[in-house]
Amino acid sequence: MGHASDVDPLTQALAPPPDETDEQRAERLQKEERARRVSDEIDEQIRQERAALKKQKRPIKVLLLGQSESGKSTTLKNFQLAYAGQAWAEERIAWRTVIQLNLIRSVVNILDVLNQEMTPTAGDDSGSSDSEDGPPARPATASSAPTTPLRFSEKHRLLRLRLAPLRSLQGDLQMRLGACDWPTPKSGAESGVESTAKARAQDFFVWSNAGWKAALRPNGGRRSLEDARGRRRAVEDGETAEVLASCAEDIKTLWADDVVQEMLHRRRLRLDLLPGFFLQSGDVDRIARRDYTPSDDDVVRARLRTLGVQEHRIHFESGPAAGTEWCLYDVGGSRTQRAAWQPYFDDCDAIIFLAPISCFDEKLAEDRNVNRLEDSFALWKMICSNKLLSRAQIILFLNKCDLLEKKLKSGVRVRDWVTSFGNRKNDVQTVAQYFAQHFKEIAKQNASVLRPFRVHLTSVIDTQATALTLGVVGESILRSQLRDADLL
Ligand SMILES: Nc1nc2c(ncn2[C@@H]2O[C@H](COP(=O)(O)OP(=O)(O)OP(=O)(O)O)[C@@H](O)[C@H]2O)c(=O)[nH]1
Ligand SMILES: [Mg+2]
Repeated sequence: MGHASDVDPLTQALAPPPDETDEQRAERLQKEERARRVSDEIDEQIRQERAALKKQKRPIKVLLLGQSESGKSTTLKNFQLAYAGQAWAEERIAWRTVIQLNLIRSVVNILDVLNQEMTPTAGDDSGSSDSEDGPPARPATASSAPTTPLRFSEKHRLLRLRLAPLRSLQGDLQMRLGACDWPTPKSGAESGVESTAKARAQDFFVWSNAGWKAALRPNGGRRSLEDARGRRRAVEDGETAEVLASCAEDIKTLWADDVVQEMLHRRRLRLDLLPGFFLQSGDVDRIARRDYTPSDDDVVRARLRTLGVQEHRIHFESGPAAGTEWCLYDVGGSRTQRAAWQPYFDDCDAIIFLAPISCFDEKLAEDRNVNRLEDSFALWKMICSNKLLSRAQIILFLNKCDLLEKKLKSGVRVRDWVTSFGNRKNDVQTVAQYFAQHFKEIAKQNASVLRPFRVHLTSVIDTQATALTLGVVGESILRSQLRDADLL
């Protein structure tokens, strides 16, 4: 016989009564089983809640996808402007050099064409050249442009001469940004003159890891005005501002000149529809000031091509998502860049897909055999059908509606480029709805999972309207995020 201290009181309490009948035993076992199930369920619930909380703590991951020049980086800028005001304010000055460069590139592009026109070579028919494709072309009526020689004068010769310093300034600024020139486009469908002018007018890029923003902030990165590099930067900024200020009147004269406008018209070069166009009224006076500081609008209109994948963390300061942290990935959209997207699909919560719908009559800069709208459709299909993205919410921005309107008003007819459009009304509403329907069909036929079709008509350079859209989008992403985490 053992001592009392040898008996575990808990075991004693839980032990069945010594005189338990078979019936009582069965009932007891049943009760114990029920209790165990309840306990397991509580454990599982606690585990899930912990996982959900943990999940909620990790940033919400959003990928911005779409072809090059679709407006991904501009959408990101809108997120920063609306929800991360302080970081945006600190970054704004770094865009000054990019904007100055955008302006200078437009002017140099005009000077290039002017040079060719004023010094025609044998067999050069460029005075009335008329390419059949490519980014922003004049309406079809331009093909009947007169072939009378353009009347250049001493004024044009002087303008070329006085604006020549902008060429070397362009090179300097590109070097300072660590920029590379745009690679030669595939296919020779266009004449040399035309394609060179358009490709040059298009853009340049910096590597995403170049740290250019830090480098261009007066006190950015590890540099300060005190160190040698900082001082050199300040001198260079001063020289740039000086050259631009001294060229401002000539730039305005060049752009306002009727012969120059006629020349661009005959070339079917619509610089005003190209990204990074800063020759609108008031632009030159503002940007060429010695103390120029970019406005919010300037920054969203600036063009700097993205290379690689850039991660931007935004701690939402306001709105329905206030207090949450978001990780926005801005990717390069040109064809050679797209392979870099895939590794980010795995744990992505949402995708904002940008399709520029003004581009129905344009070709990809990197492959001039491919229509830009067709390319957007193909990309959209690839995204909708990707199984890795089956957890992700997908939101479609049919972007550049302002440019679509401008283009349609200037006489470009959708049916000339998209035959299935037929005799529908050639206005923004009808065209946007038609394209939206096509995206919807693609999503329906190719979706890897059933998900609602969420579409917004946008012009993301309009920061006020875009802030409203982002509010709606943000709330929807957040809700589905919490729903996934079972917190709603
Ligand atoms: N008018 C107009 N311009 C736009 C719109 N969206 C973007 N842009 C301009 O188009 C240019 C290209 O936009 P980005 O945001 O740089 O394009 P992206 O998709 O990031 O391009 P990549 O970096 O090459 O992949 C910029 O100069 C923008 O200001 C729009 O809705 N309307
Ligand atoms: Mg970009």
